[in-house]
Amino acid sequence: MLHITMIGCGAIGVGVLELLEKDPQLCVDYVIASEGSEALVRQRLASFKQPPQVLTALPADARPDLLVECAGHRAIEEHVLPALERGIACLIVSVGALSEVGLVERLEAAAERGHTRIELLPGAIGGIDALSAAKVGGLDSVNYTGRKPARAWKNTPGEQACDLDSITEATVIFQGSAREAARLYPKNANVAATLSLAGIGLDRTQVTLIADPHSDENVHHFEARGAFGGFELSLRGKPLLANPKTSALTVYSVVRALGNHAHAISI
Ligand SMILES: NC(=O)C1=CN([C@@H]2O[C@H](COP(=O)(O)OP(=O)(O)OC[C@H]3O[C@@H](n4cnc5c(N)ncnc54)[C@H](O)[C@@H]3O)[C@@H](O)[C@H]2O)C=CC1
Ligand SMILES: O=C([O-])CC(=O)C(=O)O
Repeated sequence: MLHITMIGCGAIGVGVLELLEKDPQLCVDYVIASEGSEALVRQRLASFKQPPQVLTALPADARPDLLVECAGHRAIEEHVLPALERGIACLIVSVGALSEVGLVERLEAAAERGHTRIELLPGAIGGIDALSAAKVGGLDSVNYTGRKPARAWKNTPGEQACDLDSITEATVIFQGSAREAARLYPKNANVAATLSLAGIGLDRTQVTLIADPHSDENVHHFEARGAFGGFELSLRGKPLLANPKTSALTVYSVVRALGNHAHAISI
């Protein structure tokens, strides 16, 4: 059995825990919540048969097989870097955080010192295997468009780009590099950052973000060209009820990755 610690227990975390209840090879022993939210998280987990222990930091003597981050950018600094130093392998879902200058290098250095590894999860997007394989032969361009329901852009700079409550047609709210997208839209730019890290980097990956009042889906579309040829992928993700910014596929991506660590065959 694989012993897991989960950082964050919001829309993704709860969805993952629900699915993991069915897998006897995976056990989440600890959930690390942010300071002051422990009671709320325990309440969220009240209906679970064997709820994990809710803490605000990993105990000094805990040695989980894996730590999975489902929390947000701050949690990378707070929990992932120290865990790597302690030799704990980490899976990261808030990949957009890695657009902060120097963070990739710090994660690499911490993992090397701890003799362990970091895995960046594909989350809401697919085709990362093909894109990073294509990179080996050389990529010329990667263009990404993220289209979400207007409400998914609430509390983002999208509110300054248009009136999200009254637009009647799909409206471009951002065009630029993936680096700029990740800076301005940290909670919505994980896909752009993931594509960049697998492909041609944050400065050369071109991003368009669209608020669509007629859509109920988070649509991720990208086109890649290079020595391998070309491919494009369109993924129409259903948002999670608990958080419309997040696609349900992200939950399944975490469950798949954890299963791949525990099961005899990984795919
Ligand atoms: N790679 C991808 O494709 C995707 C990545 N994400 C990222 O996943 C993260 C979580 O998403 P959701 O579950 O939808 O968000 P959410 O807001 O529903 O839940 C996040 C939970 O983490 C907790 N949290 C925040 N900072 C923390 C910290 N430092 N330590 C412990 N707990 C902390 C919050 O209190 C909250 O309960 C977000 O950062 C989001 O950007 C989301 C969707 C797709
Ligand atoms: O669709 C999602 O779940 C999240 C998303 O767009 C992103 O963070 O890039």
